[in-house]
This record gives sequence, C-alpha cells and structure tokens, in this order.
Amino acid sequence: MTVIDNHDVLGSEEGLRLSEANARDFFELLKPRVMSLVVFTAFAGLILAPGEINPILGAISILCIAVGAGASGALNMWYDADIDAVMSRTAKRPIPDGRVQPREALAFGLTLSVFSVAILGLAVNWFAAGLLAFTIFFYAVIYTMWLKRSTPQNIVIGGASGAFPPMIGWACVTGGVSIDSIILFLIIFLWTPAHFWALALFKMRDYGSVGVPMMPNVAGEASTKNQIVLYTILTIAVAVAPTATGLAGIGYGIFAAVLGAIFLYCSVAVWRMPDGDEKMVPAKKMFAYSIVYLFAIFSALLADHWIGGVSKLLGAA
Ligand code: HEM
Ligand SMILES: CC(C)=CCC/C(C)=C/CC/C(C)=C/COP(=O)(O)OP(=O)(O)O
Repeated sequence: MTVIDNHDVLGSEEGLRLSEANARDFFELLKPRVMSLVVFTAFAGLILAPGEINPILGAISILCIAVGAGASGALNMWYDADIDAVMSRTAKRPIPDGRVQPREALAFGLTLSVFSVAILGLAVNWFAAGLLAFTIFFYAVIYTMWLKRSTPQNIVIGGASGAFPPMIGWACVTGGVSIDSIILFLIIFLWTPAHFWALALFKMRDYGSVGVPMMPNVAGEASTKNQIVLYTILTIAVAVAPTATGLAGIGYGIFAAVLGAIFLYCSVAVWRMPDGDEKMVPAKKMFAYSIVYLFAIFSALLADHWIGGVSKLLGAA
C-alpha cells in the first residue's frame, strides 16, 4: 500500500487549527524512552573524556543534548505522521492520534532544536553545538526525510545519528574529537543494525504495509539474519577496543566480552530461527537484549572509569 503524503500541513485548514494538546502529549513527541538511552551514552562520553568540566556546565550540556535529541524525535514524528498513522506500533502517537496538530509538532521540534544548539554553543562550546546541530539534521533530514523511505541501508547510514551523542558529550569537555570518542561512536553505530533489524523482523508486515524498505522486506529474512550476526560480531569487537586504547581497564574488557558472548548467542538464535516463524521469539529476545547490552556496556565503561579514579586516589594517599 502506498501512503498519502500529508506533508503540506502548514497550508491546510487542519494545520492552522490549534489542538488542545497538553504537556504530556508534547513530552511524548520527544520519544523519551528511546532518548533516555541516547542521553545516557552522551553522559558517559562527557564523564569519560579527559579533562574537567564545571558540574553546572556539565549539567547544561546533558540538558541541551537531551532537548536536542527530543527535538529531533519530534521532527521525525512530524514528518512520519502519515506512515505512523498506518502502523499498529505507532498509530497511537500524538499526531496520528489527533492530540497534537502537525504544525504544532513542527514548531515545537524546530524551536527546541534552535534553543538546544544555541544554549550549548553559548554556554559550553561551539564545536559541541555544531555536532549537536549536525546530529539533529542527520536524524530529521538525512535519515527521516531521505534514507528511511528510499533504501534498505537506511538505518546503517542513518544510525550514525544515534551514535553521535557520546561524541557530543566528549566534545563538551575537550572541544574536539579523539580515537576514544570515535570508538564510542562506533560501538553504537555497529550496534544499531542488530538492534533495529531484530525489531524489523517481527514488525516486518508493519513496515511492508507502508512501503518503507526495511531490510527484511527488501533482502528477505535469511539475508537480514546473516547481516545481524555480522554486525553483532563487529559490535563485540569494537566494544572491547577501549581496553586496547587504555580508555578502560582489563576488568571492563572481560565484562564486555561476556556481554558480547550473550549478544552473539542471541544473534545465532535469530539466525537459526526458521524463515516465516510466526512468533519470532528469538528476534524479540535479541531486540530486548540489544538495549540491555548497550546500557550495560556504557555502564561498565563508567564503572571502570570511577573505580580506576578511586584506586588512583587510594594509591596516592
Ligand atoms: C537509526 C537508528 C535506530 C532505529 C531505526 C531505532 C529504532 C527503534 C524502534 C523502532 C524502536 C521501537 C520503540 C518504539 O516504538 O518507540 C526502538 C526502541 C528502542 N531504541 Fe532504538 N533505534 C535506533 C537507534 C537507537 C539508539 C542509538 C538508541 C540508544 C542509544 C536506541 C535505544 C532504544 C531504546 C532504549 C528502545 C526501547 C524503547 C521502549 O522501551 O519503548 N535506539 N528503536
Ligand atoms: C542528540 C541527538 C539529536 C540524538 C538523536 C538520536 C537518535 C537519532 C536516535 C535514533 C533513535 C530512534 C528513535 C530511531 C527510530 O527510528 P524511526 O524514526 O524510523 O522509528 P519509528 O518507526 O519508531 O518512528
């Protein structure tokens, strides 16, 4: 089925009428559950970066990244309202549900984007602000408006937007980029296909119904499963790299390897699942574990950093 393009909302009569949306409806536009993990990885980048940041500026940095991430979610929901209305998973979102008017969501997303970037630039540094602006643009325009509906590589390339936040956190402290911040980027970048295609496998019909070319619909289940295993292996390899560069210690490396072994086990279970499986239990488990995995990897990096700091203090005493 082809969906009707309803992006000409600004000029329409419907678009000019203001709804009675409440704060909760606008909060929902920020995709708070997904963005909470995004913001956590940004926080990790900020803490792991070498050097010091004034705690108030640190808090402002995280707030700006959180607001910018939420703003990009609102712009994504504005643009995707036509397909969200058709898919069962997304039909109850504020715009398709009629609780927020498209033009309100657009104005909300644009305003928050400008404020988050400007405040980060004025209060912290313009390099980090530029990266935040680029990330919002990448998710809202490059991924949402261009790649999502045009190529099955949409989330491989578009996934970069979800991988930038730890680099932004890092840049808030150092004003630049380093090998270690690129490794943090790569962990999320390589993790995204396994995270998303696991979900796409059991939501394949949803995406098919709106003509979005997600990998399982285009390349088929078998090819998607092969690629999930491949990206899982790449993620596991890059997730132990912080031990090699000295960003984290050997304890972290062992923990990351164990988490990775479970991730690989989940991906092999998906790979062994018969094509056309009705229940898709291994894919559902893989999707759920992907979130636990990323949260645990970044938590372990933080724990390693703090434990290392305490040991140094005790050694000096
Ligand atoms: C282009 C990249 C990505 C795509 C296409 C994607 C897609 C999705 C989708 C479709 C869901 C289902 C949840 C819903 O319906 O709201 C989801 C859930 C989730 N994603 Fe991703 N994701 C991506 C990147 C990320 C990144 C970078 C993170 C965090 C660092 C993340 C964290 C999460 C979390 C925490 C959930 C669970 C939310 C819940 O419990 O409702 N995702 N993702
Ligand atoms: C700092 C900053 C700007 C961060 C942005 C982080 C970011 C791009 C996260 C992407 C996560 C996400 C919700 C993807 C959903 O894809 P989708 O829109 O295709 O999913 P849907 O079908 O659920 O709408």
